[in-house]
Amino acid sequence: MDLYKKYQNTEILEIFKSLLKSSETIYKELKSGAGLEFLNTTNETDDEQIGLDVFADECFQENADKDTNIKYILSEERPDFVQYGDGRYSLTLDPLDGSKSAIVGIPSGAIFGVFDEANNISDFCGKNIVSGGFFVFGINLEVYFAINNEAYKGVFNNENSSWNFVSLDKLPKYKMFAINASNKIKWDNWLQDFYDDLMNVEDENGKTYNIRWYASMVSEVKRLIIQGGLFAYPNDSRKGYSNGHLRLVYEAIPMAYLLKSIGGSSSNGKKSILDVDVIELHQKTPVFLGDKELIQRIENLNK
Ligand SMILES: O=P(O)(O)OC[C@H]1O[C@](O)(COP(=O)(O)O)[C@@H](O)[C@@H]1O
Ligand SMILES: [Mg+2]
Repeated sequence: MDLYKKYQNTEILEIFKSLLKSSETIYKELKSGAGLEFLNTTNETDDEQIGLDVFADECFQENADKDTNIKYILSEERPDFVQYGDGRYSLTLDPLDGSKSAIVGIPSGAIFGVFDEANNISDFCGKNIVSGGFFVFGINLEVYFAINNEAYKGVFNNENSSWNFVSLDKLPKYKMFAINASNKIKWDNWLQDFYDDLMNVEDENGKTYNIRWYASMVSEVKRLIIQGGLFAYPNDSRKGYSNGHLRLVYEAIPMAYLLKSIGGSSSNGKKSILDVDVIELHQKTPVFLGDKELIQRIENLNK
């Protein structure tokens, strides 16, 4: 598919091309084995940083500033947002998602969102997102994303340094559940019951749900897109986890937007992630992504 032709002369395409360029540089750096050591620094939400977190953040920001007329760039790794240009679009970034898993060789990646006419923090919400998705730095360099509610996958071809894009299929149905079940006794009761149900109640073929957890949201959501099921990072009773761990603007909203565009759904446990009010830049939220019926069941149970 000729994605460049389809979106030719659009600002969104310019932004997307700058993201592609950055991803190629970051992937190369990761493959060289560089940046996989802890730095003794933390970001705004107190996550320990590795060298590649900082490298990725700088790379995305430099290219977006140089190659586009982007208005604001918001990053999980930075305290504030800075005005770069005066275009109509702004960019949000989780420059390196799954960094701690990258250290042990699990595919990491980057999550991005493009927002239209966003001028205040509250404008970086589900209503204003026009493109969102994620890169995966795995065996190949890949991107899964949606523009104007149409979803695509791109794979980078190393031989000729070019990207090949195809449309994404609708979310398949499969009994797979990605959740860090080591926190189970700290979850709300309704979630513990829901989990037990998925694990123990057999369908007519004797099948129950299967668990996956890579501790890398991009890998988890890639699996979700290919195989179906559910991804969850809920709130729990650990100190600092009353709203889970994932960030609303940098991680949850772009993923929710992409899932919706392939027929899936999202929730914070009560309502769609795309309807949650954005109050703070680094706001956290419980996240449930995937099959529409499962998301509906979650919202019904969590009353
Ligand atoms: O170690 P935990 O608590 O299971 O958390 C893993 C989650 O944290 C994340 O790594 C997000 O944090 P980063 O953006 O700092 O990498 C997700 O990719 C993953 O789903
Ligand atoms: Mg992340």
